Amino acid sequence: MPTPAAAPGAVPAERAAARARGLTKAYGTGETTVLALDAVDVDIARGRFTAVMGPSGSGKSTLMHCLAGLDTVSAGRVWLGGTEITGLRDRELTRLRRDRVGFMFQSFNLVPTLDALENITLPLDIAGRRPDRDWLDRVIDALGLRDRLKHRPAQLSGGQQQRVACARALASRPELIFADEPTGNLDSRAGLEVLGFLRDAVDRLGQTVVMVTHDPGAAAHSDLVLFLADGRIVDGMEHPTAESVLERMKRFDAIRGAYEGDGSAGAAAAAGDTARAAALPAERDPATSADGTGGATEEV
Ligand SMILES: Nc1ncnc2c1ncn2[C@@H]1O[C@H](COP(=O)(O)OP(=O)(O)OP(=O)(O)O)[C@@H](O)[C@H]1O
Repeated sequence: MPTPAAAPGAVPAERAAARARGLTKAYGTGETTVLALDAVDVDIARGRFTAVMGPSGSGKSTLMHCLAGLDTVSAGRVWLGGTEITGLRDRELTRLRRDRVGFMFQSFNLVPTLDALENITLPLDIAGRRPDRDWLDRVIDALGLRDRLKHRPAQLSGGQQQRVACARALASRPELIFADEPTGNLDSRAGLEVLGFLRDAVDRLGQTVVMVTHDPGAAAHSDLVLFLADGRIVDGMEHPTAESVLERMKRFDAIRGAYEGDGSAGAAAAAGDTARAAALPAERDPATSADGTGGATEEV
């Protein structure tokens, strides 16, 4: 049983699809050190849709990368299911990721020379695994891709490409799907569709999804929103709505404004970011993020 002081969303270890204790990540050394994650304790409950939100630079992508074993940690421990991944060798980590984790990124990362079906089964092919045909059929039908399987990415709309990326993430029936701004490159309708599919993946297919987003409307599709600020999980919200998430995000903006002086360019930009995110649920311009990274993680 979680104690009152437990982290938001805390669950017993056996119900956690991923878990971290004291997770700390520092980039750089000496004066240029950035503490991206500051002793984070987090539990990702199995069979739930968890959203991770927070101001630009708060550590959302870093948290996702460390939980997924895409990045090393500076201190602390991380588990995927019952397996501790901190301390695993590269090869073991690669195999574990390949077998047990699905990924969706803002840029769809499809291979242009392969058709949709080949893209969907690519991770399985690389792993030398045979797809479970029944499962694959369910995923393809759930995502409405049946009549697009022979199309190459260039012959698909952005929304269809993201649906292919979603099917690829689901194809191996992973224990956990990590989605980093999966609607970031889509118009609002296509974005809503993808969020609906992620929701269905949890409700109908029993999957576990963790999604990093800037968009309160997107976070409203989740079961639990974890709020990050300055590398720490500072709050959690069950049964979120776009309005309640937006209100919570505004409080970050207010705090930031107080630190930087009311009416400062930083405060105005931060408030503008959130307001814009709420107004345009699925359209996020990477150029508007304060550090200019736009949460883009294509390089991983
Ligand atoms: N490879 C890196 N080298 C140095 N600093 C980094 C690196 N990656 C991230 N950081 C820094 O770590 C902090 C957290 O970054 P992170 O990308 O996790 O934040 P985020 O909340 O995902 O931001 P955004 O919403 O803008 O995508 C930021 O200060 C960022 O500049």
